[in-house]
Amino acid sequence: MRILVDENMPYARQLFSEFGQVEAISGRDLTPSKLKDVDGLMIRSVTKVNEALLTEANKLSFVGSATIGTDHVDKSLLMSRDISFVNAPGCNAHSVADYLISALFVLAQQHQFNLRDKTVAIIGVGNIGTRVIDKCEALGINYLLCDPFKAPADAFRQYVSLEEAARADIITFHVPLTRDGQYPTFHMVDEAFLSALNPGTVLVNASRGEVIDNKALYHVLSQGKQLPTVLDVWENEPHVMAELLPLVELATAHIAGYSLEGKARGTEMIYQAFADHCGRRVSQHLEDFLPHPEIAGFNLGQPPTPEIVQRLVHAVYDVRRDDKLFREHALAGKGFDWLRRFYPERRELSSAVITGNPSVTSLQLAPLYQLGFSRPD
Ligand SMILES: NC(=O)c1ccc[n+]([C@@H]2O[C@H](COP(=O)([O-])OP(=O)(O)OC[C@H]3O[C@@H](n4cnc5c(N)ncnc54)[C@H](O)[C@@H]3O)[C@@H](O)[C@H]2O)c1
Ligand SMILES: O=C(O)[C@H](O)[C@H](O)COP(=O)(O)O
Repeated sequence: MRILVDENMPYARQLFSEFGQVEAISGRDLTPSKLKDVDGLMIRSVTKVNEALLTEANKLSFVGSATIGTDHVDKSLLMSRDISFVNAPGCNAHSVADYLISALFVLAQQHQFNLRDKTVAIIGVGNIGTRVIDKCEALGINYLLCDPFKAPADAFRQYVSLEEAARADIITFHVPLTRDGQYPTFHMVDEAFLSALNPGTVLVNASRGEVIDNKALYHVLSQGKQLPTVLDVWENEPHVMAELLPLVELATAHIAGYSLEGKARGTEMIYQAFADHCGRRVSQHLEDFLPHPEIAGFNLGQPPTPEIVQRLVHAVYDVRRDDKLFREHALAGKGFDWLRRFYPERRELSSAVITGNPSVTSLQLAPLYQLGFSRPD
Protein backbone atom coordinates (compact mmCIF):
# COMPACT_ATOMS: atom_id res chain seq x y z
CA MET A 1 0.00 0.00 0.00
CA ARG A 2 1.30 3.53 -0.80
CA ILE A 3 0.45 6.41 1.51
CA LEU A 4 1.30 10.10 1.14
CA VAL A 5 1.41 12.21 4.30
CA ASP A 6 1.85 15.96 4.67
CA GLU A 7 5.32 16.71 6.02
CA ASN A 8 3.71 19.01 8.60
CA MET A 9 1.91 16.18 10.38
CA PRO A 10 3.64 15.04 13.57
CA TYR A 11 4.16 11.30 14.02
CA ALA A 12 2.55 10.47 10.65
CA ARG A 13 5.47 8.42 9.37
CA GLN A 14 5.58 6.27 12.52
CA LEU A 15 1.83 5.75 12.61
CA PHE A 16 1.08 5.10 8.94
CA SER A 17 4.15 2.91 8.27
CA GLU A 18 2.29 -0.03 9.76
CA PHE A 19 0.00 0.01 6.71
CA GLY A 20 2.61 0.30 3.96
CA GLN A 21 5.10 2.57 2.28
CA VAL A 22 4.88 6.18 3.51
CA GLU A 23 6.14 9.25 1.66
CA ALA A 24 6.12 12.75 3.18
CA ILE A 25 5.10 15.54 0.83
CA SER A 26 4.78 19.32 0.90
CA GLY A 27 1.00 19.64 1.03
CA ARG A 28 0.85 23.02 -0.68
CA ASP A 29 2.89 21.77 -3.68
CA LEU A 30 1.19 18.40 -4.24
CA THR A 31 0.74 17.70 -7.97
CA PRO A 32 -1.65 15.22 -9.66
CA SER A 33 1.13 12.88 -10.86
CA LYS A 34 2.19 12.29 -7.24
CA LEU A 35 -1.16 10.55 -6.67
CA LYS A 36 -0.61 7.82 -9.27
CA ASP A 37 -0.81 4.39 -7.58
CA VAL A 38 -1.37 6.00 -4.17
CA ASP A 39 -3.92 4.34 -1.84
CA GLY A 40 -4.15 6.83 1.00
CA LEU A 41 -3.63 10.60 1.11
CA MET A 42 -3.20 12.31 4.51
CA ILE A 43 -3.36 16.08 4.29
CA ARG A 44 -3.72 19.34 6.16
CA SER A 45 -5.64 22.43 5.10
CA VAL A 46 -3.08 23.65 2.55
CA THR A 47 -3.92 20.85 0.09
CA LYS A 48 -6.89 21.66 -2.12
CA VAL A 49 -8.57 18.37 -2.97
CA ASN A 50 -10.45 18.97 -6.22
CA GLU A 51 -11.00 17.51 -9.69
CA ALA A 52 -7.66 18.86 -10.95
CA LEU A 53 -5.67 17.21 -8.15
CA LEU A 54 -7.30 13.82 -8.63
CA THR A 55 -6.80 13.45 -12.39
CA GLU A 56 -4.15 10.71 -11.96
CA ALA A 57 -5.47 9.22 -8.69
CA ASN A 58 -6.14 5.74 -10.08
CA LYS A 59 -6.04 3.82 -6.78
CA LEU A 60 -6.96 6.39 -4.15
CA SER A 61 -9.54 5.03 -1.70
CA PHE A 62 -9.00 7.26 1.37
CA VAL A 63 -8.33 10.93 2.05
CA GLY A 64 -7.74 11.97 5.65
CA SER A 65 -7.39 15.60 6.73
CA ALA A 66 -5.81 16.09 10.16
CA THR A 67 -7.77 19.33 10.56
CA ILE A 68 -11.05 20.64 11.89
CA GLY A 69 -11.86 22.71 8.81
CA THR A 70 -12.83 20.95 5.59
CA ASP A 71 -13.29 23.87 3.20
CA HIS A 72 -10.20 22.73 1.25
CA VAL A 73 -11.84 19.44 0.25
CA ASP A 74 -14.49 18.82 -2.40
CA LYS A 75 -16.35 16.19 -0.40
CA SER A 76 -19.03 15.49 -2.99
CA LEU A 77 -16.33 14.81 -5.57
CA LEU A 78 -14.73 12.26 -3.23
CA MET A 79 -18.10 10.65 -2.57
CA SER A 80 -18.86 10.45 -6.28
CA ARG A 81 -15.53 8.65 -6.80
CA ASP A 82 -16.12 6.31 -3.86
CA ILE A 83 -13.14 7.72 -1.97
CA SER A 84 -13.63 7.80 1.81
CA PHE A 85 -13.03 11.10 3.52
CA VAL A 86 -12.36 11.71 7.19
CA ASN A 87 -11.29 14.85 9.05
CA ALA A 88 -10.44 15.42 12.72
CA PRO A 89 -13.28 17.35 14.42
CA GLY A 90 -12.20 19.09 17.60
CA CYS A 91 -8.58 17.94 17.35
CA ASN A 92 -7.09 21.37 18.03
CA ALA A 93 -10.07 23.08 19.68
CA HIS A 94 -8.25 23.50 23.03
CA SER A 95 -5.30 25.00 21.22
CA VAL A 96 -7.41 27.64 19.48
CA ALA A 97 -9.18 28.53 22.74
CA ASP A 98 -5.77 28.81 24.48
CA TYR A 99 -4.63 31.14 21.69
CA LEU A 100 -7.66 33.36 22.18
CA ILE A 101 -7.16 33.69 25.93
CA SER A 102 -3.45 34.39 25.51
CA ALA A 103 -4.33 37.13 22.99
CA LEU A 104 -7.05 38.67 25.17
CA PHE A 105 -4.64 38.94 28.10
CA VAL A 106 -2.18 40.80 25.86
CA LEU A 107 -4.84 43.21 24.60
CA ALA A 108 -6.18 43.82 28.11
CA GLN A 109 -2.67 44.76 29.20
CA GLN A 110 -2.02 46.97 26.16
CA HIS A 111 -5.33 48.81 26.36
CA GLN A 112 -5.55 48.85 30.15
CA PHE A 113 -8.91 47.16 30.50
CA ASN A 114 -10.18 44.47 32.80
CA LEU A 115 -11.54 41.43 30.99
CA ARG A 116 -14.16 40.99 33.72
CA ASP A 117 -15.72 44.30 32.64
CA LYS A 118 -16.03 43.15 29.05
CA THR A 119 -18.46 41.01 27.08
CA VAL A 120 -17.16 38.56 24.51
CA ALA A 121 -19.40 37.57 21.58
CA ILE A 122 -18.60 34.04 20.48
CA ILE A 123 -19.62 33.60 16.84
CA GLY A 124 -19.91 29.87 16.17
CA VAL A 125 -20.57 27.68 19.18
CA GLY A 126 -19.11 24.35 18.11
CA ASN A 127 -16.07 22.54 19.46
CA ILE A 128 -13.95 25.66 19.74
CA GLY A 129 -16.73 28.05 20.78
CA THR A 130 -17.72 25.67 23.59
CA ARG A 131 -14.18 25.66 24.94
CA VAL A 132 -14.14 29.43 24.75
CA ILE A 133 -17.30 29.45 26.91
CA ASP A 134 -15.50 27.33 29.53
CA LYS A 135 -12.57 29.70 29.58
CA CYS A 136 -14.77 32.81 29.81
CA GLU A 137 -16.61 31.24 32.75
CA ALA A 138 -13.32 30.33 34.41
CA LEU A 139 -12.13 33.94 34.11
CA GLY A 140 -15.47 35.54 35.03
CA ILE A 141 -15.87 37.14 31.60
CA ASN A 142 -19.42 37.78 30.30
CA TYR A 143 -20.23 36.26 26.95
CA LEU A 144 -22.90 36.23 24.25
CA LEU A 145 -23.45 33.34 21.88
CA CYS A 146 -24.27 33.58 18.21
CA ASP A 147 -24.93 30.44 16.20
CA PRO A 148 -28.11 30.28 14.13
CA PHE A 149 -27.67 26.54 13.57
CA LYS A 150 -27.30 25.68 17.27
CA ALA A 151 -29.85 28.13 18.64
CA PRO A 152 -33.09 26.35 17.66
CA ALA A 153 -32.13 23.02 19.25
CA ASP A 154 -30.31 24.26 22.36
CA ALA A 155 -32.72 24.59 25.26
CA PHE A 156 -29.97 25.32 27.78
CA ARG A 157 -28.30 28.41 26.35
CA GLN A 158 -29.46 31.76 25.04
CA TYR A 159 -28.33 32.99 21.66
CA VAL A 160 -28.28 36.39 20.02
CA SER A 161 -28.32 37.54 16.40
CA LEU A 162 -25.13 38.65 14.67
CA GLU A 163 -26.36 42.26 14.90
CA GLU A 164 -26.68 41.96 18.70
CA ALA A 165 -23.34 40.18 18.95
CA ALA A 166 -21.75 43.07 17.07
CA ARG A 167 -22.46 45.31 20.07
CA ALA A 168 -20.19 43.25 22.35
CA ASP A 169 -16.79 44.60 23.43
CA ILE A 170 -14.90 41.65 21.96
CA ILE A 171 -16.04 39.57 18.96
CA THR A 172 -14.34 36.25 18.25
CA PHE A 173 -15.10 34.08 15.21
CA HIS A 174 -15.15 30.28 15.37
CA VAL A 175 -17.18 29.41 12.29
CA PRO A 176 -16.41 27.20 9.31
CA LEU A 177 -15.90 28.89 5.95
CA THR A 178 -19.16 28.52 4.00
CA ARG A 179 -20.39 30.23 0.87
CA ASP A 180 -23.94 28.92 0.53
CA GLY A 181 -27.12 28.59 2.55
CA GLN A 182 -28.94 31.00 4.80
CA TYR A 183 -25.94 31.94 6.94
CA PRO A 184 -22.81 31.87 4.80
CA THR A 185 -19.66 32.96 6.60
CA PHE A 186 -17.67 34.14 3.57
CA HIS A 187 -17.14 37.88 4.24
CA MET A 188 -19.62 37.84 7.09
CA VAL A 189 -17.45 40.69 8.34
CA ASP A 190 -17.70 43.25 5.57
CA GLU A 191 -17.46 47.02 5.40
CA ALA A 192 -21.03 47.50 6.66
CA PHE A 193 -20.39 45.23 9.66
CA LEU A 194 -17.12 46.98 10.50
CA SER A 195 -18.58 50.46 10.11
CA ALA A 196 -21.40 49.62 12.52
CA LEU A 197 -19.04 48.51 15.33
CA ASN A 198 -18.45 50.74 18.32
CA PRO A 199 -14.94 52.20 18.27
CA GLY A 200 -12.71 50.13 20.53
CA THR A 201 -14.41 46.82 19.70
CA VAL A 202 -11.85 44.00 19.72
CA LEU A 203 -12.01 41.63 16.73
CA VAL A 204 -10.44 38.18 16.73
CA ASN A 205 -10.38 35.89 13.72
CA ALA A 206 -8.90 32.43 14.22
CA SER A 207 -11.37 30.69 11.90
CA ARG A 208 -10.70 31.20 8.18
CA GLY A 209 -9.26 34.29 6.53
CA GLU A 210 -12.19 34.75 4.15
CA VAL A 211 -14.63 35.22 7.04
CA ILE A 212 -13.36 38.83 7.22
CA ASP A 213 -13.17 40.88 4.03
CA ASN A 214 -9.52 41.91 4.44
CA LYS A 215 -9.78 44.84 2.03
CA ALA A 216 -12.74 46.21 3.96
CA LEU A 217 -10.86 45.74 7.23
CA TYR A 218 -7.88 47.59 5.79
CA HIS A 219 -10.12 50.36 4.54
CA VAL A 220 -11.83 50.87 7.90
CA LEU A 221 -8.64 50.61 9.99
CA SER A 222 -6.65 52.87 7.68
CA GLN A 223 -9.29 55.56 8.10
CA GLY A 224 -8.36 55.60 11.76
CA LYS A 225 -11.22 53.63 13.34
CA GLN A 226 -9.94 51.98 16.51
CA LEU A 227 -10.73 48.26 16.33
CA PRO A 228 -7.94 46.32 18.06
CA THR A 229 -7.68 43.29 15.80
CA VAL A 230 -6.13 39.86 16.20
CA LEU A 231 -5.71 37.91 12.98
CA ASP A 232 -4.46 34.35 12.91
CA VAL A 233 -5.98 33.70 9.50
CA TRP A 234 -5.81 35.78 6.34
CA GLU A 235 -7.47 36.00 2.98
CA ASN A 236 -5.37 34.34 0.24
CA GLU A 237 -2.90 32.55 2.54
CA PRO A 238 0.05 32.29 2.25
CA HIS A 239 -0.08 35.75 0.63
CA VAL A 240 -0.89 38.19 3.40
CA MET A 241 -2.14 41.67 2.51
CA ALA A 242 1.03 43.55 3.49
CA GLU A 243 -0.68 46.91 4.10
CA LEU A 244 -3.01 45.33 6.65
CA LEU A 245 -0.25 43.94 8.87
CA PRO A 246 0.84 47.19 10.59
CA LEU A 247 -2.80 47.95 11.43
CA VAL A 248 -3.35 44.63 13.21
CA GLU A 249 -2.41 44.36 16.90
CA LEU A 250 -1.58 40.68 16.94
CA ALA A 251 -0.79 38.81 13.74
CA THR A 252 0.04 35.14 13.39
CA ALA A 253 0.45 32.56 10.61
CA HIS A 254 -2.65 30.39 10.99
CA ILE A 255 -1.14 28.69 14.02
CA ALA A 256 -3.91 29.06 16.60
CA GLY A 257 -4.43 25.30 16.41
CA TYR A 258 -0.72 24.46 16.31
CA SER A 259 -0.17 23.11 19.79
CA LEU A 260 1.73 19.84 19.55
CA GLU A 261 -1.26 18.08 21.12
CA GLY A 262 -3.66 19.66 18.60
CA LYS A 263 -1.65 18.64 15.57
CA ALA A 264 -0.77 15.21 16.89
CA ARG A 265 -4.40 14.50 17.87
CA GLY A 266 -5.33 15.30 14.26
CA THR A 267 -2.79 12.77 12.98
CA GLU A 268 -3.99 10.16 15.46
CA MET A 269 -7.66 10.64 14.53
CA ILE A 270 -7.06 10.02 10.83
CA TYR A 271 -4.71 7.13 11.65
CA GLN A 272 -7.55 5.52 13.60
CA ALA A 273 -9.97 6.17 10.75
CA PHE A 274 -7.56 4.71 8.21
CA ALA A 275 -7.14 1.59 10.33
CA ASP A 276 -10.95 1.23 10.33
CA HIS A 277 -11.01 1.77 6.59
CA CYS A 278 -8.47 -1.03 6.18
CA GLY A 279 -10.36 -3.30 8.61
CA ARG A 280 -7.44 -3.30 11.06
CA ARG A 281 -7.08 -2.58 14.77
CA VAL A 282 -4.93 0.34 15.85
CA SER A 283 -1.72 -0.65 17.55
CA GLN A 284 -0.19 2.74 18.39
CA HIS A 285 -1.38 5.57 20.63
CA LEU A 286 -0.62 9.26 20.86
CA GLU A 287 0.42 9.15 24.51
CA ASP A 288 3.36 6.94 23.48
CA PHE A 289 4.69 9.74 21.29
CA LEU A 290 4.09 13.05 23.05
CA PRO A 291 7.24 14.23 24.85
CA HIS A 292 7.18 15.56 28.41
CA PRO A 293 6.45 19.27 28.29
CA GLU A 294 9.22 21.70 29.15
CA ILE A 295 6.94 23.24 31.78
CA ALA A 296 5.36 20.33 33.60
CA GLY A 297 3.41 22.41 36.10
CA PHE A 298 3.27 25.06 38.81
CA ASN A 299 2.92 24.91 42.55
CA LEU A 300 1.12 28.03 43.77
CA GLY A 301 2.18 29.58 47.04
CA GLN A 302 -0.93 31.75 47.22
CA PRO A 303 -4.44 31.74 45.77
CA PRO A 304 -4.43 32.67 42.08
CA THR A 305 -5.07 36.38 41.45
CA PRO A 306 -5.95 37.59 37.90
CA GLU A 307 -2.29 38.65 37.47
CA ILE A 308 -1.08 35.18 38.48
CA VAL A 309 -3.54 33.50 36.10
CA GLN A 310 -2.28 35.67 33.25
CA ARG A 311 1.34 34.85 34.08
CA LEU A 312 0.55 31.12 34.17
CA VAL A 313 -1.20 31.25 30.78
CA HIS A 314 1.62 33.24 29.19
CA ALA A 315 4.25 30.95 30.70
CA VAL A 316 2.71 28.07 28.75
CA TYR A 317 1.78 30.04 25.63
CA ASP A 318 2.39 33.70 24.88
CA VAL A 319 1.01 34.70 21.49
CA ARG A 320 3.50 37.62 21.34
CA ARG A 321 6.21 35.10 20.45
CA ASP A 322 4.31 34.18 17.27
CA ASP A 323 3.33 37.77 16.51
CA LYS A 324 7.00 38.80 16.60
CA LEU A 325 8.08 35.96 14.31
CA PHE A 326 5.24 36.81 11.95
CA ARG A 327 6.21 40.46 11.61
CA GLU A 328 9.84 39.44 10.99
CA HIS A 329 9.22 36.70 8.42
CA ALA A 330 5.68 36.31 7.09
CA LEU A 331 5.91 38.72 4.17
CA ALA A 332 9.23 37.47 2.80
CA GLY A 333 9.32 34.65 0.20
CA LYS A 334 7.95 31.48 1.71
CA GLY A 335 7.97 33.04 5.16
CA PHE A 336 4.33 32.34 5.98
CA ASP A 337 4.65 28.63 5.23
CA TRP A 338 8.03 28.32 6.95
CA LEU A 339 6.64 29.82 10.14
CA ARG A 340 4.15 26.96 10.06
CA ARG A 341 6.50 24.21 8.88
CA PHE A 342 9.12 25.02 11.53
CA TYR A 343 6.71 26.10 14.22
CA PRO A 344 8.45 26.08 17.62
CA GLU A 345 7.02 23.52 19.98
CA ARG A 346 4.00 24.78 21.85
CA ARG A 347 1.93 22.87 24.38
CA GLU A 348 -1.66 23.19 25.51
CA LEU A 349 -2.52 24.56 28.95
CA SER A 350 -3.49 21.00 29.85
CA SER A 351 0.19 19.99 29.66
CA ALA A 352 0.83 21.90 32.91
CA VAL A 353 -0.35 20.47 36.23
CA ILE A 354 -1.34 23.03 38.87
CA THR A 355 -0.94 22.32 42.55
CA GLY A 356 -1.03 24.64 45.55
CA ASN A 357 0.64 24.70 48.93
CA PRO A 358 -1.61 23.85 51.90
CA SER A 359 -2.85 27.44 52.20
CA VAL A 360 -4.44 27.19 48.74
CA THR A 361 -7.79 25.41 48.67
CA SER A 362 -9.01 23.21 45.84
CA LEU A 363 -11.93 25.62 45.42
CA GLN A 364 -9.44 28.40 44.69
CA LEU A 365 -7.72 26.25 42.09
CA ALA A 366 -10.94 25.14 40.37
CA PRO A 367 -11.09 28.07 37.88
CA LEU A 368 -7.57 27.19 36.69
CA TYR A 369 -8.73 23.67 35.88
CA GLN A 370 -11.76 25.05 34.08
CA LEU A 371 -9.39 27.30 32.14
CA GLY A 372 -7.64 24.20 30.85
CA PHE A 373 -4.74 23.44 33.23
CA SER A 374 -4.54 19.90 34.57
CA ARG A 375 -5.25 18.61 38.05
CA PRO A 376 -2.71 16.41 39.77
CA ASP A 377 -3.55 12.67 39.48
N1 LIG B 1 -6.85 29.06 13.15
C1 LIG B 1 -6.73 27.75 13.31
O1 LIG B 1 -5.65 27.24 13.51
C2 LIG B 1 -7.97 26.90 13.32
C3 LIG B 1 -7.93 25.67 14.00
C4 LIG B 1 -9.08 24.90 14.03
C5 LIG B 1 -10.23 25.31 13.38
N2 LIG B 1 -10.24 26.49 12.71
C6 LIG B 1 -11.47 26.96 12.04
O2 LIG B 1 -12.46 27.13 13.05
C7 LIG B 1 -13.69 26.62 12.57
C8 LIG B 1 -14.58 26.22 13.74
O3 LIG B 1 -14.05 25.09 14.40
P1 LIG B 1 -14.95 24.20 15.39
O4 LIG B 1 -14.13 23.04 15.79
O5 LIG B 1 -15.55 25.02 16.46
O6 LIG B 1 -16.05 23.75 14.36
P2 LIG B 1 -17.50 23.18 14.68
O7 LIG B 1 -18.00 22.62 13.40
O8 LIG B 1 -17.46 22.30 15.88
O9 LIG B 1 -18.34 24.48 15.05
C9 LIG B 1 -18.60 25.51 14.14
C10 LIG B 1 -19.89 26.19 14.60
O10 LIG B 1 -20.10 27.33 13.75
C11 LIG B 1 -21.51 27.44 13.55
N3 LIG B 1 -21.79 28.28 12.41
C12 LIG B 1 -21.79 27.97 11.10
N4 LIG B 1 -22.13 29.05 10.37
C13 LIG B 1 -22.37 30.05 11.24
C14 LIG B 1 -22.77 31.41 11.10
N5 LIG B 1 -23.02 31.96 9.91
N6 LIG B 1 -22.89 32.16 12.23
C15 LIG B 1 -22.65 31.64 13.46
N7 LIG B 1 -22.31 30.34 13.64
C16 LIG B 1 -22.15 29.57 12.55
C17 LIG B 1 -21.97 26.00 13.39
O11 LIG B 1 -23.35 25.86 13.61
C18 LIG B 1 -21.13 25.30 14.44
O12 LIG B 1 -21.80 25.19 15.67
C19 LIG B 1 -13.28 25.46 11.65
O13 LIG B 1 -14.26 25.19 10.68
C20 LIG B 1 -12.01 25.96 11.03
O14 LIG B 1 -12.26 26.61 9.82
C21 LIG B 1 -9.14 27.29 12.67
O1 LIG C 1 -8.99 23.57 10.59
C1 LIG C 1 -7.99 23.35 11.26
O2 LIG C 1 -7.89 22.35 11.99
C2 LIG C 1 -6.82 24.32 11.23
O3 LIG C 1 -7.19 25.51 10.68
C3 LIG C 1 -5.71 23.74 10.45
O4 LIG C 1 -5.31 22.62 11.04
C4 LIG C 1 -4.53 24.69 10.32
O5 LIG C 1 -3.36 24.03 9.99
P1 LIG C 1 -2.98 23.41 8.56
O6 LIG C 1 -3.93 22.32 8.31
O7 LIG C 1 -3.12 24.50 7.55
O8 LIG C 1 -1.59 22.94 8.75
